Amino acid sequence: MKKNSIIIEPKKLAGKVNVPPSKSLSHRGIMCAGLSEDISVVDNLIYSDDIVTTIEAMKQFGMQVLSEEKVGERYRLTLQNKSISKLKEQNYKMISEPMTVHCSESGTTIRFLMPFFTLSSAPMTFTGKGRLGERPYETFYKILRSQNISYETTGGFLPVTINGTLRPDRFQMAGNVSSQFISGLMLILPLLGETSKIELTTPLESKGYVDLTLDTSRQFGVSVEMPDAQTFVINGNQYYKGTTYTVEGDYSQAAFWLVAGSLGNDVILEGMQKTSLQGDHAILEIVERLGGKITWQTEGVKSTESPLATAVVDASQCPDLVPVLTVLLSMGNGTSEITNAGRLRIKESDRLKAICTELNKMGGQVEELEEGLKIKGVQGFRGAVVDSWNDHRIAMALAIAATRADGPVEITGFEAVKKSYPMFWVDYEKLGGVIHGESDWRNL
Ligand SMILES: O=C(O)C1=C[C@@H](OP(=O)(O)O)[C@@H](O)[C@H](O)C1
Ligand SMILES: C=C(OP(=O)(O)O)C(=O)O
Repeated sequence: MKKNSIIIEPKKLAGKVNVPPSKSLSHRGIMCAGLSEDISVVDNLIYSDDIVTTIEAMKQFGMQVLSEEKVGERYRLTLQNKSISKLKEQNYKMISEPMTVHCSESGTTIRFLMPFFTLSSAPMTFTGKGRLGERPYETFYKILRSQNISYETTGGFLPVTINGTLRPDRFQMAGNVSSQFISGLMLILPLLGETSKIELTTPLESKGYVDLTLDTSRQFGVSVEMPDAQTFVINGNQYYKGTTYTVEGDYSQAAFWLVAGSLGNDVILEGMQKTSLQGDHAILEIVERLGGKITWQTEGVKSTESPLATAVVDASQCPDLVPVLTVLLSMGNGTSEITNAGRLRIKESDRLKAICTELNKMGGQVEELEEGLKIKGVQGFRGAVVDSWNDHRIAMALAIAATRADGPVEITGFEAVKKSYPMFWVDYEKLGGVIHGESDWRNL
């Protein structure tokens, strides 16, 4: 057994799990609070690597953490950014000293915050780890070039140093590369002195994430107009008002446990809202479309085992579901397909290649297509040694598949779950999962 691996024994799970707060909404709540000169409270946070990365970066941007309270396993932060009040008199230059912003492996942090930190009169350097250095930034660089803002990289994509000040503008950007650039601009532009427009040159994918950005900033008193589906009008001179923002449960994480339910595990999910703007809420509809059964009880939501049919699932609006959907569709009674999933290749791993390779080691019958996957149903999985590709969603998807394996599943790179769900293995054990190995999976 390798040092950085765990072994999962074949075993059905049963019990209740308190689903972590939405990572996407946590990022947004912290950022909006950190754009406000008022005091705000952001409640129901967990300290996953990505969220810690955003908190630290926002502190560099001037956000103060006035207090931190631990409520059970969750954190409540009281936040403020007094320097926002000086933005106008400083001619929209927040920062005057060179800085390096460490974005770790978080695409959301780097892509949202690049526009924030471009309100500066000094060079701003962005670094990252793992695959962050290979993920695309061209959508934002194009904007920098159009505003004559210089940027420089030493070879690869990161680190990059940006030198110049972002101005209100008519921004033309692709809607199908990453919605994160659109969201980042949408959050910062209301603080500038004039109206801006974002015009999408291609249809918007991951639209649910832009809706989350609009909804969160609206809760902080900021408005964005949408005259049509391709255009956002963002008035300047707006003001983020202080508020109390409680992060709702994460449908991207809930999806792992809901799929576990459809695979015959008896899991009740606590902490989920029945209606949600999260794009990955689509998991409920997908499970039902396959013939699965979802029930809302007073204790929480539950998905129960039933014979599963096949489906064609368009992933353009819910890319993060794909790894675990591949596990779900593998239990269908025929061939299913995931389409419009090309952007999966530019996440924490090439997720199409990663899930196809690893699930097939467990007896899956997954075929990699250029923009998606073809998945033949199988009766169950085999025990095997598999790898996370340093990708949290691959590690968690394989762990759910392990509940239907006929032998032990060894997962190397299991610690990748820290990025979004550090207590995933603890929850898995609480549900009766049997994990062993030399590594300390309980303290990530
Ligand atoms: O805005 C967000 O919170 C996110 C947007 C999505 O990225 P893309 O828009 O790049 O698909 C998603 O995959 C990511 O996990 C989180
Ligand atoms: C792609 C993800 O996150 P990010 O883009 O923020 O790194 C994810 O959580 O699956």
